[in-house]
Amino acid sequence: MNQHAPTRKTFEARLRQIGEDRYHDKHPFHHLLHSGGCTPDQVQAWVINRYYYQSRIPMKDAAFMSRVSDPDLRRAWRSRIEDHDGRAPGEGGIARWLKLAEAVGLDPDYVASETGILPATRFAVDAYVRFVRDEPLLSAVAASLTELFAPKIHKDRIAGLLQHYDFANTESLSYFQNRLKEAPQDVAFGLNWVLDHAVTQADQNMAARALIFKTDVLWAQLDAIWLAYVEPARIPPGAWQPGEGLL
Ligand SMILES: O=C(O)c1cc(C(=O)O)c2c(n1)C(=O)C(=O)c1cc(C(=O)O)[nH]c1-2
Repeated sequence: MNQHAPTRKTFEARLRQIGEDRYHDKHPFHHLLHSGGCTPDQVQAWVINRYYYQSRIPMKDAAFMSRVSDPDLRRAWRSRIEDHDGRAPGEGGIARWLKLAEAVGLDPDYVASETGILPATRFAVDAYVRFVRDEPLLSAVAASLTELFAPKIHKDRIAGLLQHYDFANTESLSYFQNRLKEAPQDVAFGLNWVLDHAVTQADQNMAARALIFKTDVLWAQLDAIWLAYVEPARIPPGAWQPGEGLL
């Protein structure tokens, strides 16, 4: 049997196809949000739940770095933590997300308290952090490659929110504007690293499976929001109720 892995180019195309087929830009909740169809409650539910994802990203990057023995790889990775945490209080992606929370009428302290996060959001996000902590480094880096597809959704989101919602302006959307600058350099590094290290067919399969897992993590979060707050609007016990945590 021929054990030669397909070329770099074919493998990259395989990874990109996973985004074409499964990235969460195709989820109906994003269509609703970006086209102005969300109620203020639904926007707030999204901001509250998505905060949990944002808050765990630097934790998963710290978990990743704790496993890396190569100083070059750690040096390349560490800016991801600073992108989210900033270098001082009030800076960085998490602070920018809380500005968005405020703009949509939520008390940022309430959002940061992580009260009312949907159980399925928690399960999905925690699974991502554990995956990055426990799986081979190649899988951990490959899972971050959904960011290959993020700039397009961030651009669509900025345009859609600006067009349809009063809360949207340069300040409230600064999180997404900043990601447009940060994500491309992270993902260019991550993609090259995966292409360099996925040498065998088995490696390539493992990396592709990791990327699929990550698309599932993202999709599951939006399914959770849809079921709780859109249709059938069945809010699980303990989860955020519209009207809670307002400014
Ligand atoms: O708005 C989005 O659709 C979106 C998606 C993703 C992603 O694809 O995982 C990330 C982000 N945003 C993001 O802002 C971000 O900082 C980020 C970090 C990571 C990661 O896996 O390390 N993904 C994402």
